[in-house]
Amino acid sequence: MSFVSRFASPLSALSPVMSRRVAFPLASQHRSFTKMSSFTKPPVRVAVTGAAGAIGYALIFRVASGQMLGADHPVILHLIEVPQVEANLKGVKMELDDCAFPTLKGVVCTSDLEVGFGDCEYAMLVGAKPRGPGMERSDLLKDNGKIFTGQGKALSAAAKPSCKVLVVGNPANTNALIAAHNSKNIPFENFTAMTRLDHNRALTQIAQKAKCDVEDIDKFCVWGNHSPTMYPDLSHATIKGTPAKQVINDESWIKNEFYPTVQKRGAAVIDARKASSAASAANGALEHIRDWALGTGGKWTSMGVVSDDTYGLQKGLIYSYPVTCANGVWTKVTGLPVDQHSHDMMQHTLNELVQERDMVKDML
Ligand SMILES: NC(=O)C1=CN([C@@H]2O[C@H](COP(=O)(O)OP(=O)(O)OC[C@H]3O[C@@H](n4cnc5c(N)ncnc54)[C@H](O)[C@@H]3O)[C@@H](O)[C@H]2O)C=CC1
Ligand SMILES: O=C([O-])CC(=O)C(=O)O
Repeated sequence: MSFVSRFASPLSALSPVMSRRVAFPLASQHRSFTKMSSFTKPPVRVAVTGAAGAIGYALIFRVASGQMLGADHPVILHLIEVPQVEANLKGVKMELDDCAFPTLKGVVCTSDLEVGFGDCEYAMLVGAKPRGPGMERSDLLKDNGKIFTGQGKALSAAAKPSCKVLVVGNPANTNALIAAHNSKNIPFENFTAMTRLDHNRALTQIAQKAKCDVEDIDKFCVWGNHSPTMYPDLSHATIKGTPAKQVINDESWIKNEFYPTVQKRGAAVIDARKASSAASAANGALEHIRDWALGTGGKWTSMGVVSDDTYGLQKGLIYSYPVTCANGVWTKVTGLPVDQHSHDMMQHTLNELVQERDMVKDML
């Protein structure tokens, strides 16, 4: 079952997949066509899985309002849920309608993956089981991993070949690896995992310790897995141009407070909130895609992207690196000096990703 409304595009603009599978309520198009006139850019299709879940609900209104791709860029949202929850999307769509966002040119609600990913230029793969207290994210691999084989295949069949994919569902890095392997028509480089939430968490910890603003911090990054083995690396970071370690001047804080606070922040939120991070995760997802699409202006951010053998790492995993983005392309920051401590931290998180990959070999 699928329902579609406020379509801005003429039917002829849709791929055969979309036009084959989706029924179009023509009467609902009138308002969208009227609104189209104020935009020069054509609407872009953005798919969000798990759209009725906690992160999905915190994310889609912001995407619809233009906070992700810009107030000048209209979007058509493709909301994807499991069949049992698909009916709830009707209520979500009603609320989206009730916001009257000028940038929102259509909403597709579906549990059919090929309809959901049809002609999409961005896919935000949020839908998956969250962990509960006492679990590690990798405990979710068995249940969640299989979601991403089907979603990889459906993306390959139905999305634009240039589709940019962000995996949020945990364990995000290895789920992104599974999706990338199952999606032959979309380049591996287009599959990314979210470590932006970890990056943002770290920025606030640093700013609070150094009594500076988050925007005073440059060249901070998170390496590796979105898990407690991640390496929040201060060794290249600066605060208003001065090395961050010099400003902080407290090695014990870095190792004994900063690292564990960032590495275990997800669990701390679960303990406090009795549910995993949702609004901050949605914010991280939005900023990940926003920066990938619109650029970082030379600033570093952290993204889980396909690994290579630089920095003594192994090829072919989804590993978080420092990146800059421009013209819709992410680029790893290369040539950084890596001291023994950083090397050990980077290898430790790499080893965990190798183990996770080995656990899902049959899905790759
Ligand atoms: N990478 C990161 O930094 C973070 C990742 N997460 C992860 O994000 C995921 C979602 O978290 P929440 O939204 O809080 O969970 P939630 O349980 O509130 O919502 C998940 C939604 O996904 C839907 N869903 C499940 N399987 C699906 C499928 N195959 N296709 C489409 N929809 C599907 C469910 O019906 C549900 O509505 C979890 O795996 C969580 O661990 C959460 C926070 C941060
Ligand atoms: O910890 C969790 O399970 C949710 C998550 O990934 C995070 O908040 O970083």
